[in-house]
Amino acid sequence: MSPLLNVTTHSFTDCQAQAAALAERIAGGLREALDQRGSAVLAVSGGSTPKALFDRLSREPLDWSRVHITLVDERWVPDTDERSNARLVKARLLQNAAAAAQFVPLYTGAESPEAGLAEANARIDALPRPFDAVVLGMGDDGHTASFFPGGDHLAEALDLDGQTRVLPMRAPGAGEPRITLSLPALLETRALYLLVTGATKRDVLADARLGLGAAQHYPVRSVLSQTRAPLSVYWCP
Ligand SMILES: O=C(O)[C@H](O)[C@@H](O)[C@H](O)[C@H](O)COP(=O)(O)O
Repeated sequence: MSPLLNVTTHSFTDCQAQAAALAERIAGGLREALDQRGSAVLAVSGGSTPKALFDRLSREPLDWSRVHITLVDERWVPDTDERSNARLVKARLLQNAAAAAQFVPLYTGAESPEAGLAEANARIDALPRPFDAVVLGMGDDGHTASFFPGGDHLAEALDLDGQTRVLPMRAPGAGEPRITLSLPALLETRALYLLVTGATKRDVLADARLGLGAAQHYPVRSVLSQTRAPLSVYWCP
């Protein structure tokens, strides 16, 4: 399949409908994994966009005790910090039925992502693969996961032949030091979703697809142009 033809877009008139549809689809994939393989792995992004999705997904009836939930990336802060993605997942996804899920955080308590890297890699390497669902977000600068423009490990993270599945990332637009799953690690999944909202991100995504001007350097292009995992884009106003 050629790049970009690997992308299906689902547009919704409101974001609650988007969250409900994606929650139902992810839950269906997790149930199938549990039926066929006895366990499932879901990797999610942080930020603000996934909150409505998490609220819906947390109520889906399935055997969450056999589901591993981990993060696509993390700000290198403890889960008591309001910037923590683990904090967001615990507050909004590990609730209701999904409270029984097995959460695998990326933050290890080490002084830096570089110091915690071996432990974080060990945690991710211990998970069944391929994952069953990966949920990405996107920033207005065209970053996804912690693939930020100008990131110190960006080239390594986007290397489809790279062997390291978790990498540190420091970048001008990233805020705190970050830790992120690499592109090949994120693409090793049965289902790949990109969740975006609003007109600005709609336009950023359109530019990224065209790859003209600055948009040719948007890191999200690496997800749009790959052919390893079919990508479903979910958009609402
Ligand atoms: O740690 C993070 O921030 C995320 O993993 C990141 O990749 C996020 O998906 C985008 O920055 C969009 O964030 P919003 O949903 O807040 O716009």
